[in-house]
Amino acid sequence: MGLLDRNEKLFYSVVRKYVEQIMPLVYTPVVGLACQNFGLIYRRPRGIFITIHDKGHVYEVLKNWPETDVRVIVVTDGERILGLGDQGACGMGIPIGKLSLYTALAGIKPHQCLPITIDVGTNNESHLKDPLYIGLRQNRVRGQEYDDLIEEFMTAVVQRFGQNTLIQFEDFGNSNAFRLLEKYRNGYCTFNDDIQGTASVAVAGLLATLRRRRGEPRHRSAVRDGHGSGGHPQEEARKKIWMVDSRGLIVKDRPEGGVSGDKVHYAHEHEPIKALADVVKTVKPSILIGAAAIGGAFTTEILQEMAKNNKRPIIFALSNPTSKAECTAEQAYTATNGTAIFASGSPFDPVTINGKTFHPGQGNNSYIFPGVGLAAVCAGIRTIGEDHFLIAAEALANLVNEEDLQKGSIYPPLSTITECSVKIATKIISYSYKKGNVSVYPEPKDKEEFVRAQMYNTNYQSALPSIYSFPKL
Ligand SMILES: O=C([O-])CC(=O)C(=O)O
Ligand SMILES: [Mg+2]
Repeated sequence: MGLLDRNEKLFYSVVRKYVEQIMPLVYTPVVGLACQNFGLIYRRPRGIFITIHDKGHVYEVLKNWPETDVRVIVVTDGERILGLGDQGACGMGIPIGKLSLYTALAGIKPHQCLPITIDVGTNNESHLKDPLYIGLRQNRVRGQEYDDLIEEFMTAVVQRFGQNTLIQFEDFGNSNAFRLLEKYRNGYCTFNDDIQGTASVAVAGLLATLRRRRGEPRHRSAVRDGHGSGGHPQEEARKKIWMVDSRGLIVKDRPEGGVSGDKVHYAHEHEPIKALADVVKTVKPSILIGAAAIGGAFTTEILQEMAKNNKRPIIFALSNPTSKAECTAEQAYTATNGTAIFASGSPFDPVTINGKTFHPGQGNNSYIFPGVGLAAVCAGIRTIGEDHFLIAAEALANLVNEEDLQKGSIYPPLSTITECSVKIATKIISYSYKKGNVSVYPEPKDKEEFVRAQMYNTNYQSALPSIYSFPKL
């Protein structure tokens, strides 16, 4: 961050050039640690903090931001920072990290990015007691007062920066995240990265996996083919998905606590089962996806059971940071004797068993949101829907080549992630022009060239004296 303060362009140039080495620092897992210690390591302000006491003045607060051409906002209220829970105002590390990736991985210009934290208090006792805590020392405000603040924020953003400003919701608590997405998705250019971005990267991984398991041609899209074609009506598809939450398997008439929200669509006629290991034994799934931030939830017993029931068990340990991963890459490959197709939200090093080296893919929404945002900014997309995330997933899956699959990875290499963003953005833009859901006209002929022309250029190496030449890390 010191380098970013001193020389912005060099910072982004370094991140882009050394994505694999630097991404774990500005992003998961180190960003999680940075949030937990944010008060201690805080040097210079970055982004805007809006507190519950700013109610009635949110527009004025936004007016204080010196840049007028803001195109992407990442906003958090700090309630669910990665899998680390409530970090209050210290959650600011996340919008800062996400927006660094927007610039490094999708070429959104730094001055067009604005990190925002909405501080309504925290229920994290250790932060509240910490003399270095940077946020409001009070418990979280909820209910009408909270909703009013968010509503005022959304309106103020549009008033200040325009209707096309992308507002990305990040790391809100579950109940607010789903509610706010429903409330704003059709009226604003907005999406929830944890719900939609993460789903998209998981779908991309599954599409690539299908190719690997069945040797199908590259362009086949299982999810899309099922859509509306009558092959797999939604009900049939839902029956194949079994979900487990903190109270166990999601079943109809569950005695303990029932089933809330969207989970009802996945409630099966089945007797309740409490433990995940028993669910895996009974249901015998071919794919196991973890996204509940319970580190180590995929035990050796569970992984072995997956291997017993499947030639190629698919294991996604998506929770972040590394300490919250459901299992490590090594555990997944070891317990399944190298048969697992494994991906994780946070990075893991390659693993060698019996002389064979496996390269786990990073199933993280960072493969998706930069490209989606780039499309939104370039074409002035009005609203962002599930269709955009499905297109992003398909585009990403199609970028996985045979070599990646052979190495055990179901995502393209991190070193190509900027190219992935360009391809995803191009696909989304083409689709959006067809739907007329854009505000930039005339329609560009060559969409990819149109995207590339708008991207921030970090390549000033030729103008640099040789002391700036990049060493091999
Ligand atoms: O930040 C990440 O690495 C992915 C993400 O959105 C989360 O875990 O909340
Ligand atoms: Mg997140």
